[in-house]
Amino acid sequence: MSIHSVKHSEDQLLVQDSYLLEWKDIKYSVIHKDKETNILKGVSGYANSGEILAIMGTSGSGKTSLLSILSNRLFSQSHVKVSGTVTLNQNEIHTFHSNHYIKYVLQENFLFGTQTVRESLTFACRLKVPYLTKTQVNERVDDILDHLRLTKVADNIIGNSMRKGLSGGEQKRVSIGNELISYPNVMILDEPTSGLDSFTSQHLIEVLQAQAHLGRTIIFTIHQPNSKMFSMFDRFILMSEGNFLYQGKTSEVVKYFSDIGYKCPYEINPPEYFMRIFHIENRHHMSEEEKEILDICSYHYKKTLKKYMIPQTEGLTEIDIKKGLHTASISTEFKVLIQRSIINVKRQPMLSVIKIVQAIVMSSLVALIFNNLGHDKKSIQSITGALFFNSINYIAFPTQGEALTFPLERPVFLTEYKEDLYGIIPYFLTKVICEIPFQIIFTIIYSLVMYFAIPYNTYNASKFFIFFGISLLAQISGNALGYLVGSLTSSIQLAVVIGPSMMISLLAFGGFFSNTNSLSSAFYWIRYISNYNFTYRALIINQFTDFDFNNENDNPIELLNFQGEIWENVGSLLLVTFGMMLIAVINLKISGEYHKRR
Ligand SMILES: Nc1ncnc2c1ncn2[C@@H]1O[C@H](COP(=O)(O)OP(=O)(O)OP(=O)(O)O)[C@@H](O)[C@H]1O
Repeated sequence: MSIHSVKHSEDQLLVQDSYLLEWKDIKYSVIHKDKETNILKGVSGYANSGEILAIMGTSGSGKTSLLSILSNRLFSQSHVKVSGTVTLNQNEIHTFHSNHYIKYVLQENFLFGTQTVRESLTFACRLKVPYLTKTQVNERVDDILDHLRLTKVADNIIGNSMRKGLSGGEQKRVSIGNELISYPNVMILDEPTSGLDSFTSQHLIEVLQAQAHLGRTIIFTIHQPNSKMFSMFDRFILMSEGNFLYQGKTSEVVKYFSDIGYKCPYEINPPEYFMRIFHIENRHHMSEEEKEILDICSYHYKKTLKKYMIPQTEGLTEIDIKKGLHTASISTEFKVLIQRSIINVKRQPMLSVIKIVQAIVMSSLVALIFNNLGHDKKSIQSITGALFFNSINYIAFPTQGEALTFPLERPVFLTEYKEDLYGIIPYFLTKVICEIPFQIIFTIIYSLVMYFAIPYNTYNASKFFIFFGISLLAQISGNALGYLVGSLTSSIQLAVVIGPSMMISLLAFGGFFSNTNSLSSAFYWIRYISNYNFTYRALIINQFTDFDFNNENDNPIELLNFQGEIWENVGSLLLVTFGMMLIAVINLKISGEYHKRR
């Protein structure tokens, strides 16, 4: 299809330049226990501007692997070997910022479920095309909404497992829109129609065809297109067992296979026919007939088809290999991420209500269990218990909350990080900062309901404010522990195991259950990393200095062996909190970088 046939020639999404994505002799193998399995066996091909190239093949034939290599997302590592060359307009894609030109849309939609379609596109636009003004961003978002036929649902919530939102087809178009927003020249999509019904799939292919007609190169994998969809592909590749069996015009594929002895019956949809004859259940146990079919087709592909695969290399646009990525400034990243977090909180009011109710219930419970305590021995014992109970409340709830929610957010983070949308530090700090208002509200409720009911030390006002400060810091440390657990685990199931195990270990050395001097020396070091320990110590010292004991021998500071000053324990709590956050950031960085190379 010629670019000149585009309806709106003034269209901003129109690609004026000519791009050729070409790959030569791509081999990909996986090494497992010293055994090397060849996934791609030296495939070559190309995709032109203004065309749809559809790749079809049996399951496990290597389609996704090929797309990952074409989009510069799969490299040689210790357990995988990749060789061959991929070029865009004759420049190797490793040698310049190719993701400036080539965008990849994953099979799954990793979208932030509480955003609307418009907000999601605006978020992507502000980070991917940071030089645009606010008006230009809005115009571009409207443009994409229009092109992807999403205008009607522009202000609808995307939705997630907790809240129903867009349909599968609409979500897929939002994922495409998030990539299209930077007006790439090449778009590679892994099974964009997966999970969609035939009508929705066709609608999606029409949307992609419109992009191809604007001059974009569109490459995707697909399983079983219907005949209407099949006729919309300009070029077609058929794969089996890591080899190509056909590459060429879609309009010629039926004749080609007919000529070599595989005539597609009139009443059968060609893609269905190809999948039937090339369907191999088990690569290691092919029947003689299956082997023969593959051998014949491979022979004809290499001898006849392959030699006609000569891409047109004249008139290609020169790639500016010095051109860097348009990355947003750190301040823009912060701004955009904080705005998204605020929207996220606003759209889930029940979560905020639950947190506040939790604070009221837990503080009332403590106030009811331990109230009107005096200064005698029994009361002092109860106060030490109440303070430990406070430490647990302050730390355990945020830990559990973050450890369970972070794995849910993790896939979106990994996908956005892979796209270089933002750095780890703005992402992480945004999470920490956006939790602080809740922690302040929680601490105010908790302290006001409970402090004077017990009552804790009322020697002077500073006691209350020190208690407040320690409580707030303890909650931040609880969150830090939650981030640490969440950064270590990729699933809620794992978080449920790791989180409590870590919490219990730190709690055991919290200083309440046993005098720390009497604990087993092999695990003694745990008290130096226990946020419970430093919180409890600081709270006890604050409570029982300047306390009017009936009997000086009842002083828990002596009994629990809690020497030192408050500030020393608060300082240690700060250090431990910072250390946990640092480990979480390092874990995230490692996971993010690993994910980038997959
Ligand atoms: N990093 C890897 N480690 C182990 N095996 C791998 C790796 N990458 C790919 N494979 C294997 O290579 C084969 C091809 O995988 P790929 O995902 O490319 O196939 P596909 O054609 O996209 O399959 P499907 O249509 O089922 O998604 C599969 O058997 C897969 O298990």
